[in-house]
Amino acid sequence: MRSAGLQVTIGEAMVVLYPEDQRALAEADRFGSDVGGAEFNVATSLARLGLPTSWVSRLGTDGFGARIRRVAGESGVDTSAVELDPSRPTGLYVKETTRTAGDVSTRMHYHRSGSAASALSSATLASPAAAALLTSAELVHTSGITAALSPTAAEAVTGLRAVLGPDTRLSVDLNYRPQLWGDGDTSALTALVAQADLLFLGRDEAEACFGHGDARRLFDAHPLLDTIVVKEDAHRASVHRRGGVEVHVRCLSVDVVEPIGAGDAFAAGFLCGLAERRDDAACLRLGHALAALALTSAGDRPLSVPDEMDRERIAGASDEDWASWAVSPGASPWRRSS
Ligand SMILES: Nc1ncnc2c1ncn2[C@@H]1O[C@H](COP(=O)(O)OP(=O)(O)O)[C@@H](O)[C@H]1O
Ligand SMILES: O=C(O)C(=O)C[C@H](O)[C@H](O)COP(=O)(O)O
Repeated sequence: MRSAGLQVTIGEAMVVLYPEDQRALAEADRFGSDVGGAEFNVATSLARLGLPTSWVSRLGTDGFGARIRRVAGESGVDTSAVELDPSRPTGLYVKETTRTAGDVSTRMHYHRSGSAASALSSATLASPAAAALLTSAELVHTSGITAALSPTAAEAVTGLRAVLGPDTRLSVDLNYRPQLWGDGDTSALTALVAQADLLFLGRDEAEACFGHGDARRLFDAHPLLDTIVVKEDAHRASVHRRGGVEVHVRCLSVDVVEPIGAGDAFAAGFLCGLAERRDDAACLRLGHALAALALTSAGDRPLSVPDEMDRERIAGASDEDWASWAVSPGASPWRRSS
């Protein structure tokens, strides 16, 4: 396998709290805790998959910020371009999961306004450490969440293309969070998408954000885009290439514990496949496999990631094997003991 180039992600990380036993917040006395944030989740998964990965962001000098830096380091993520801000706190969010017959859904409660990461700006991206990464990266990944953090963060990511190297690809996960777009003006999100080479979106969020999730219309409206990855629903995802080639791969059968983080894990699996120069179907399979590992964890990130041998099995799975694979907590069907 050809060695992968540098992957860089840009965005906020927060500490996450979630009630033990998935109780409603009003009933919860005990909480589990993790670290999350869309682009941080992607960075830690990419690094654990063995790709050289850096994360660009801002953290408070509080204990939460120290914890996030520790988790980044343990995962193998380079934080040399993370700014520390003694005057602002590190963000926090709380997850509230509801189970009804056959369905699991989670509400997010954010405590992040005024956070250190919300002060992310063009100056953050222009610091010598960040500029060196952004000009040499093979791929830079960010999401609509970063564009929604504040006016300065929006300005930074809507000018992103100008600070990347000439061969650096820009990957954007739409991650449309209506909660974060108070006045409903999503022009910064549109400006970010307009710079992307590669766009990840969920069919439902694209319909809410653009009024449709039609790849051909998105290619027409965004001339730089060459690839759109559509998470259709809980059953299927597809890759659309400009020019009309489409590849579809069904999701794995998964015993879902908690859904938050599945999209980020999916993006990491897909990007790992791209970095390893795999074909579109293999990239989608890797995305589904990482998503399955996030879905079977109560935290936002997969508890484990497939090693290179497992990735070969996932990428090369026969349709019959793929259709028969089921993932539940602690059980990864592609891992053989022999
Ligand atoms: N019920 C499910 N069963 C199996 N895989 C799922 C399920 N729900 C989500 N996934 C996986 O997670 C990926 C992301 O799902 P999605 O709900 O779109 O996430 P997000 O809203 O976090 O972006 C899907 O493309 C798929 O790989
Ligand atoms: O919402 C935010 O701002 C966050 O960054 C918190 C979460 O870590 C991501 O939202 C997870 O995203 P999904 O993988 O799409 O479920």
